[in-house]
Amino acid sequence: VLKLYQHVIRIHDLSDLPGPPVASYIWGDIFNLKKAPAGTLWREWTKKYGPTFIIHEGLMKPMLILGDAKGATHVLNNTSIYWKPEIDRSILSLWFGESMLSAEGQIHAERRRRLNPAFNSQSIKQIAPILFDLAFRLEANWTDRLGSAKSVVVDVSGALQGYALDAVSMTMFAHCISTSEGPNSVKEMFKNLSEGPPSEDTIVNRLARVIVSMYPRLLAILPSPMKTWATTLRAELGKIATEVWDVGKLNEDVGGMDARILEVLSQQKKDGAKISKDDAVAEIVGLLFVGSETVANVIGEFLHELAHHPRIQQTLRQEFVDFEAQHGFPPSFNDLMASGNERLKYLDAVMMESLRCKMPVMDVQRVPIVEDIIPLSTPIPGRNGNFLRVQPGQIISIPLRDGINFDPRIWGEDVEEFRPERWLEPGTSERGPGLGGLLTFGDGPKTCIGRGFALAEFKIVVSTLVRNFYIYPSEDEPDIDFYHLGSNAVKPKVRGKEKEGVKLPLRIQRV
Ligand code: HEM
Repeated sequence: VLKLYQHVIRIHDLSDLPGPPVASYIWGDIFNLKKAPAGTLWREWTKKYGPTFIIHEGLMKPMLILGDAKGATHVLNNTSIYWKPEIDRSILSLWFGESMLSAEGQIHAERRRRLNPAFNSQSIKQIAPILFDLAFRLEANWTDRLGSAKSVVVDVSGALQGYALDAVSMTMFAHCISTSEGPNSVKEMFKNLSEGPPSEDTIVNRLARVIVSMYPRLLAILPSPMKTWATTLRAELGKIATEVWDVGKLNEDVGGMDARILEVLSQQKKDGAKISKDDAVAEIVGLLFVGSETVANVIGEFLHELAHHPRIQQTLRQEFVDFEAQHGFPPSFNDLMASGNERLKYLDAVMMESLRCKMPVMDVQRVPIVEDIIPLSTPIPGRNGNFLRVQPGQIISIPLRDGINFDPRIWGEDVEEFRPERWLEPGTSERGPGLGGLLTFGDGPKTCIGRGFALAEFKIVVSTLVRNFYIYPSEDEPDIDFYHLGSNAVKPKVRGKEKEGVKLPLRIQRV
């Protein structure tokens, strides 16, 4: 009864906000939104209703879409008022165990403080040789695939997913995941979790989702393939962590790999902090998950964009050629990462434009735990004042991919165009909150801890691949759509072959 009462109050409170007519009184708009490729429905709604509007979850539960930059910054920075929704926290702790990803308040701050040293700039510099080795391995693999052929089609998405998983596992806990094989292997469990179960859109599945979103605690009781995969994954990673953690292999030579997470946690344990192996495993699984999906997808989509924009591809390649002609060697880690680097400024520009347009996370969600007033930069039509009052429990979605990063008020009328040159024009960095005016890495105390790591991976992989390969669309499968899948990441599927799952075929040819 209490839930129903809160439900009605929230509908009443926000009922005058603009928004699309609800698609179904039972299922709301969420199921349609999930089915629509990125760049379609969400952007259409923003164009029609402005940055702040209402859509509905199942049983008419209102969801506030907050694409207003000032409002989003307020929500993301006030972590004592705004928490992740209970359903998200339940899923995260069920999948990974109690980690930084599912924690709030003091516990979150404490867990984050523990992990910070593994992601500072010295750590990233220390692990950079491993990232280069992995990029060279990818290059060698593509060269093998080419054999004596002039060009060949490769699934870029699968290759990058493998790269990104190894990048986190080999640098953070000294283990190479891509060599694990078999139906219960770590690699397989990750693939299952990130793509989700085959999407059967049945009434039973929809009903289960609506009920679970109202009563997240049911998740612990109800059977689900995601839960089984996550349990297997935790058990497998537990075995690996035991080897390095309990058996004390941290200081041994681990085949050119590093164990930054295990090192920083075990050091803190020695200094008296209460950290168990299970804590370490939970942090590792969570990091592997959020740290690999995101990077693999943003680089994959960027290569897809290069395939369709030969001019951008050639300009970027020429920058590397000029660099090498001037220095006699390709860019090192320091060259790639130097800020304001005049000699590699187009690389910086394509990276920022990819982070703007190819954002792999659709949205971040929060719920106020007490009543609050959100300040807005753009007033809502028909309402007085530049603010919005929200009740405790109101789901707020901050749309990143198709929201703030695509707002013409911030980015100008050519916002839909992939145009790296906009980053070479003056004033870009003053456009809004976050890195370069983007909310791609979030904002506030929960902003992405792996941002530096992700930027290093992007530059290392892109410089290695673009220097060595021409990239073209695949003539047989030219149309790729990007969908918001089970794990909240945006992933590619071939148009007309969606049932074949995540795939990004591109043609490569040796330079
Ligand atoms: C292009 C790549 C990436 C993007 C776009 C991205 C995006 C984000 C965003 C938007 C958030 C904030 C979520 C929220 O506020 O609810 C976040 C948090 C996080 N990211 Fe990333 N991320 C990327 C790469 C990485 C990498 C490489 C790692 C680690 C190896 C990582 C680890 C994390 C962690 C642990 C959090 C949670 C931080 C916290 O709760 O304090 N991410 N990321």
